[in-house]
Amino acid sequence: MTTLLATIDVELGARTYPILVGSGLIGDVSSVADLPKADACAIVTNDTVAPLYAERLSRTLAGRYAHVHQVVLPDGEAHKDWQTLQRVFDALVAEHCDRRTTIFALGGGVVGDMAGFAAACYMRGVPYVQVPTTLLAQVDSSVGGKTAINHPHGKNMIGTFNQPHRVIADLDTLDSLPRRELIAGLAEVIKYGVMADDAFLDWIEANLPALLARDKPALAHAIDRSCRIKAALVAADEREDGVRAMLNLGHTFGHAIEAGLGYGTWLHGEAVGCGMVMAADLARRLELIDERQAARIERVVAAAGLPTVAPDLGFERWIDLMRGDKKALAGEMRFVLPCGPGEAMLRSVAPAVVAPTLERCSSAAVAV
Ligand SMILES: NC(=O)c1ccc[n+]([C@@H]2O[C@H](COP(=O)([O-])OP(=O)(O)OC[C@H]3O[C@@H](n4cnc5c(N)ncnc54)[C@H](O)[C@@H]3O)[C@@H](O)[C@H]2O)c1
Ligand SMILES: O=C(O)C(=O)C[C@@H](O)[C@H](O)[C@H](O)COP(=O)(O)O
Ligand SMILES: [Zn+2]
Repeated sequence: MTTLLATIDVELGARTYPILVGSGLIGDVSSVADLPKADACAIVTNDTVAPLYAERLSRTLAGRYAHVHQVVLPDGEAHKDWQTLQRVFDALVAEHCDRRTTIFALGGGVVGDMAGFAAACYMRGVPYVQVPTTLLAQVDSSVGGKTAINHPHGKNMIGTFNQPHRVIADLDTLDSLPRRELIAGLAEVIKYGVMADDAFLDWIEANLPALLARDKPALAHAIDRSCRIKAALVAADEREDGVRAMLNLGHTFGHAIEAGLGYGTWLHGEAVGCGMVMAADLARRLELIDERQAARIERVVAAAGLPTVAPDLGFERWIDLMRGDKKALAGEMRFVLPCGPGEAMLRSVAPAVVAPTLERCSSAAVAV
């Protein structure tokens, strides 16, 4: 049975698109009925998600497209690279996909970021639809049009802004998600509370047991509120010239952890969770927030089951990686820091100022 719980528009003028949130959506042809007309589509997915959901989506798409192709990539953050992207192009060319072929990104954020990037490049651009199957992808990565692959020295270094035609977030797919991945998704949910909505952070803290137990109404509310916050920021600042940067709370530290340990060692959400604790510590030292607020952020991150102490990358390596972050300007590191309940700001910080936070929040004893 299909239940459409919410439709949230990302308002971008002629490129406005809906985020559909509900149950049974990938098995229902009405989810895709009014997409641009085309003869063919291609599901881009990975070898974990394909056996779970590709056939169901394929059958649905067969009601709309004469040809439904599948491109199955190797799973993992370590494969968010040129070589794997090339496999998408090779498959599209081999299947004679034309300029109208619509790509369906079926999977988590890794598949979504790569398929969206491929859609921007193939024949200089084909339409694509995000079909996110992780909590993290449903609350964050499928929305807003950031697409990319990683560079060994920096996350998401090579990519485009390319908005999807639609996001189809089917809650049922979360039933099969490993618990570690569910927890990683909660990091980005907590992020929205910290940087944009203090009442939502209260709600998250109170509802963590329900979210961890995959209670559907709780998950639906978390996805709905997260997507509404993100959609508003993207509509206001699509290409991150201003307020959109607040979505990067915890990410300067987090991306350094991911690249520093090697992609896939820590999950993106784990690194962001720990990165938010580090951002809170730095903000407290800079007197942007008080002790109580910093402790509250750490408490919620810990209660979700996310790490709060980072591995010790070594001071020089931390600084080198964080200077390479996309927000850095003229070699100056910039961090998104909490600066009040439900508020955040972008701040340049010198290496000597961040040193005590690295000292307090990282440890050689952290298992990787
Ligand atoms: N574009 C953006 O705005 C944006 C935002 C946040 C994160 N990201 C990117 O997203 C990526 C992280 O995304 P993620 O956390 O979804 O990781 P992921 O894509 O690696 O998926 C996590 C794991 O869960 C598996 N999986 C996916 N759906 C499943 C399901 N329903 N059942 C069982 N297993 C399933 C995947 O195969 C994978 O092993 C990172 O690369 C990050 O940089 C992008
Ligand atoms: O959509 C955004 O804007 C975000 O910053 C969302 C982040 O959660 C996400 O991890 C994004 O991919 C990070 O962007 P980047 O520009 O720092 O690579
Ligand atoms: Zn993120």
